Amino acid sequence: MKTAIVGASGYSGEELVRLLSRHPQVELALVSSRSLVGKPLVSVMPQFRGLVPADLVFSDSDPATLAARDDIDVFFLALPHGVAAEFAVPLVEAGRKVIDLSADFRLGSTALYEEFYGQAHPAPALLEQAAYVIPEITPAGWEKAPLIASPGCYPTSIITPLTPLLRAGIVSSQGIVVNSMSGVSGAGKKLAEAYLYCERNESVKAYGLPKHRHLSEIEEQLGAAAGEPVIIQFNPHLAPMKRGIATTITVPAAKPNLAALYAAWETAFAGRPFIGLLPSGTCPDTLHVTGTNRVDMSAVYDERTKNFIITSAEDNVVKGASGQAVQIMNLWLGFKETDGLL
Ligand SMILES: NC(=O)C1=CN([C@@H]2O[C@H](COP(=O)(O)OP(=O)(O)OC[C@H]3O[C@@H](n4cnc5c(N)ncnc54)[C@H](OP(=O)(O)O)[C@@H]3O)[C@@H](O)[C@H]2O)C=CC1
Ligand SMILES: CC(=O)N[C@@H](CCC(=O)OP(=O)(O)O)C(=O)O
Repeated sequence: MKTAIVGASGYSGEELVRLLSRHPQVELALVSSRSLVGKPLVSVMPQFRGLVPADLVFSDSDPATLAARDDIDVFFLALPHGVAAEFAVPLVEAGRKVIDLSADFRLGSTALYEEFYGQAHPAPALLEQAAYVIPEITPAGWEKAPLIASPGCYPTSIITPLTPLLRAGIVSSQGIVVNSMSGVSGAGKKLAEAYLYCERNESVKAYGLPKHRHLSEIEEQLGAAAGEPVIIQFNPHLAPMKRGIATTITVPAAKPNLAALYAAWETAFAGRPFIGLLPSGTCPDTLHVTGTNRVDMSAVYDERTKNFIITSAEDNVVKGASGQAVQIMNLWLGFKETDGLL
């Protein structure tokens, strides 16, 4: 089974190289990048010497040329939103399986995309055929879709713990407040003053208030879980670390019973290899999930405020992006869920 990474020079593309080069079932057959075209992968990313063929060279990113590669079964798109759709359309038309890491196919309507991403949806017909998949949450049936939208980094850390609790009626669907802190790699590999070492080291700040674009995806998914519209307060922060997301969710209890909350998680996540349920009072730590495909979570109940406080941690580039995309591929193609991820 051959795979390709489109946009392999970026942070999530490079992480896909790491995961796919060690994967027991697939071969990494193509990596593309406009800026690195013609260069051997190992000359730019020497950490992969011996793991990928020495003659694997970055190819140009031309959608039509890539779509003509009928020897490749699965294409991972690690491209900016808007651009990803330009590749997805010809690839799906050519019958390739596509896993898109961008936001282009995550939302249920073009209107929502336009509202949050500030541009008309680039491929409305394909949006209708796409499936949004968090493997631990999404009901079976998604496997029939020709294109899978891999979720956003913040949304994974929020939707994963909350969905089973909303479905079980343990937490209220109203009055949810979420604070998240992200490592700087979440912003992608861009040259911008805001992301320079001297600007970010030893400093934390909120940004994107009050309407970060991930709200679209989070509220849509939580609304489906709750069976009614959900509006949350989402406060993202940039933290001085390369990777990791730490999320704290404050949510009014519908059933103020911590044991029932943990029971709902245990039922929903039984047998799932990438969920870490920590005991109440032990808050997840980004350092403990760095490089893993896990999302760790725990909860406490506050008698004073009648809120549950749920905390989660993940690696934004792994469970929040490339690891989750490989997990999706594994399930889609009938491999072991953990292949290449442990
Ligand atoms: N970083 C993260 O934590 C997460 C990222 N995502 C999403 O994944 C996608 C990739 O993110 P990330 O890896 O961080 O981004 P980067 O900015 O690090 O990388 C973007 C990649 O896209 C390529 N690219 C950029 N513009 C174009 C274009 N016009 N045509 C073709 N290729 C292009 C770049 O390569 P080159 O310029 O060499 O062609 C590069 O390989 C984004 O949609 C992002 O939102 C999702 C979850 C988490
Ligand atoms: C730290 C940081 O900047 N994080 C990014 C994460 C969003 C992202 O990757 O966005 P899409 O996947 O929705 O395109 C941000 O806040 O925009």
